[in-house]
Amino acid sequence: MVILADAKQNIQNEKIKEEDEEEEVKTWEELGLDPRLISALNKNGIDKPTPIQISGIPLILEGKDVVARAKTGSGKTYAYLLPLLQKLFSDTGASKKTAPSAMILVPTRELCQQACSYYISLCGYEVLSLIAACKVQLKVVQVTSSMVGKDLRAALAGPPDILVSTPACISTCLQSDALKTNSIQESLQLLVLDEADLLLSYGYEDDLKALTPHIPRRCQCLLMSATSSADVEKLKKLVLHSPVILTLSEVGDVKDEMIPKNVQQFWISCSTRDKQLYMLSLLKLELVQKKILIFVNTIDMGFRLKLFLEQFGIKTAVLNAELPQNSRLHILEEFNAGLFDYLIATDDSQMKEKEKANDDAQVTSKKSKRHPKPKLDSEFGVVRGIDFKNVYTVINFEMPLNAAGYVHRIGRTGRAYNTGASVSLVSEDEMEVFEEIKATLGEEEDDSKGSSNFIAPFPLLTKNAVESLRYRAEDVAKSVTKIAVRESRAQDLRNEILNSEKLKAHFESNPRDLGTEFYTSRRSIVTESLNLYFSFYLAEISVYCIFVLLIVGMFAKSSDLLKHDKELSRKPAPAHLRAVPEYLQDPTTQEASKIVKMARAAMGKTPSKRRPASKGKSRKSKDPLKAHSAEGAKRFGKRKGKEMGGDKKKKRTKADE
Ligand SMILES: Nc1ncnc2c1ncn2[C@@H]1O[C@H](COP(=O)(O)OP(=O)(O)OP(=O)(O)O)[C@@H](O)[C@H]1O
Repeated sequence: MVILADAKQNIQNEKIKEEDEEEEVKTWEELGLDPRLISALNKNGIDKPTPIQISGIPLILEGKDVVARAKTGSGKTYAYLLPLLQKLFSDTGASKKTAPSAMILVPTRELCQQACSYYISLCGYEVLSLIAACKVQLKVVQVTSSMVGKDLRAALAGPPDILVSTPACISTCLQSDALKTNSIQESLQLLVLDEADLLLSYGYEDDLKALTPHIPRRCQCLLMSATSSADVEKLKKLVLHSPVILTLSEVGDVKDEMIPKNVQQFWISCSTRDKQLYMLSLLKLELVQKKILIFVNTIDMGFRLKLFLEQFGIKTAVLNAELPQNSRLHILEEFNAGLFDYLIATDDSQMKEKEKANDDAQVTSKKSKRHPKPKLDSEFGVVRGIDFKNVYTVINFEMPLNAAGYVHRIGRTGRAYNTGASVSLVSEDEMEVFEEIKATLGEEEDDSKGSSNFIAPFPLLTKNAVESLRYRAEDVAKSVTKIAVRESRAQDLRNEILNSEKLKAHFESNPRDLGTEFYTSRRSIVTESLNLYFSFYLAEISVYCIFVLLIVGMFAKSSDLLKHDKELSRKPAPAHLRAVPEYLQDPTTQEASKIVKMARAAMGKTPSKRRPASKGKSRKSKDPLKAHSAEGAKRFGKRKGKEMGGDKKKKRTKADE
């Protein structure tokens, strides 16, 4: 049993991993990974481990408690999931379990879904040979707080081998006895706290404190995080025993680089009023590459921006906490699949504070009692940890509240071997937080050091180009009234609820509640309709494949119903606003735009996993943001485009305390 006092004692004894020399071990084999897992990884096109995987996997396989801190997109999920699976493969299953062998706790439902899909994508390939070779039958279940008692009990019956959930849901399961405390003590071998820097800020402290007394002393605990914070320290003391601390940084850095090297950061200074104008200029003049993820701080701002852009023929979807969960996951899936290019996301961490203030105000307002606001999902979260696929550009239309928020937002691009860019629109009011962000990143003005922490002024947009669009932008902005925003938000919600209903209709023969996360992706819908709860057994796989084909067919027909970037404006977009006429175009920006298009076309040939350039040269020459400056004054980014896990990259791990 782990109690707080023990944890405090242990923390003094914790071991620290120091690896200043270049890491020798580079292949999956050398990390001691099971050949069947290696083969599954290779089939997924993942042939080399990343630095955090190189350092973390052997330690986890040895049975050590590990605290791992590494940049966003650095591959932390596989760093814990692969050794976890390997341990469960070799678990002979001689003893009869009464609770899950492993628990993965994450802050949001979206991350529950993601952790399960990582498992599926990994095991989907290899499950047949795994079963054939070693009779592995791993059952993975995700449960969240929205599930009612009987569903929770059904999901936990068995019991599953791996349980993916939020701390709040585990707490509910403990209270309702769906999870028995003595069973946890008997069965739990591995506990993972993923996105640990967020767990406490999402208000899960009490839930975790309710769980820790029941974690057996022998249970191996892993804590994964992108940033270090007081919250991570607190969790470490609460849950881990003598952990090894891994902090990944790169050789030669004066300070840890928090932003991946393959992401270029830019900023534009503009007034709050001009933000829509600048946004229009970036998108309409095609100065940023798709796919594009745009962050705003409130749902209303998301819809305001959507309506504004719509008038210029730019279609977007708005991902936010008030949408039904089915829709949210479907939006993520469609965006990841490349079905639309522009996604506006409300940053949940900013939302929580603002909406809470609004909700408090509602209590006293009679008017708002008559029109209560839709309930926001407290387990919603897309900014942190979600693996958006192939997002090239992240735009901060509104700045986050702090530097940690910035790091997580920018981390949605430049994931794995991809390159990316970010553009922050910074108003006078946001200068303070912008300065704080720069200070936290340890921005290095000296370009020659190639620091990825440097945020450069955006080089491709001239004043003339912006001013030429001002009249049109201001005219349209005026037409997007508060009422229009409110109506479009309500309309979108109605559409999405209807979508959810239509999804339900497809599966009405299914006895289970379609509101749960099992129905939220094509793959999971199929899984649930077979009542598998992510169990993979030989006989079921073939049926699974047939169902996938059927469901894909059904979705193809209903694809229009399920479109998330539908126009919401009452007035259709006027034809004359769709294109920028020749006389409004600024030649310098036009030139920049051409280069961006050329670069995109070149990159389009290698859409998903771009391998690191062997010498870094060719990518740089293709990169318009490095090669071109609209103002002609400065060249940015002498970085060599080193990429995560690239051959040339040196790394070290060091103590973080
Ligand atoms: N060894 C590898 N080679 C290539 N791609 C990888 C490798 N490991 C992971 N990836 C891919 O990198 C992407 C990012 O991985 P992951 O989501 O684990 O990052 P993360 O460190 O958890 O990021 P965050 O802190 O934002 O949650 C995923 O698409 C994953 O499939």
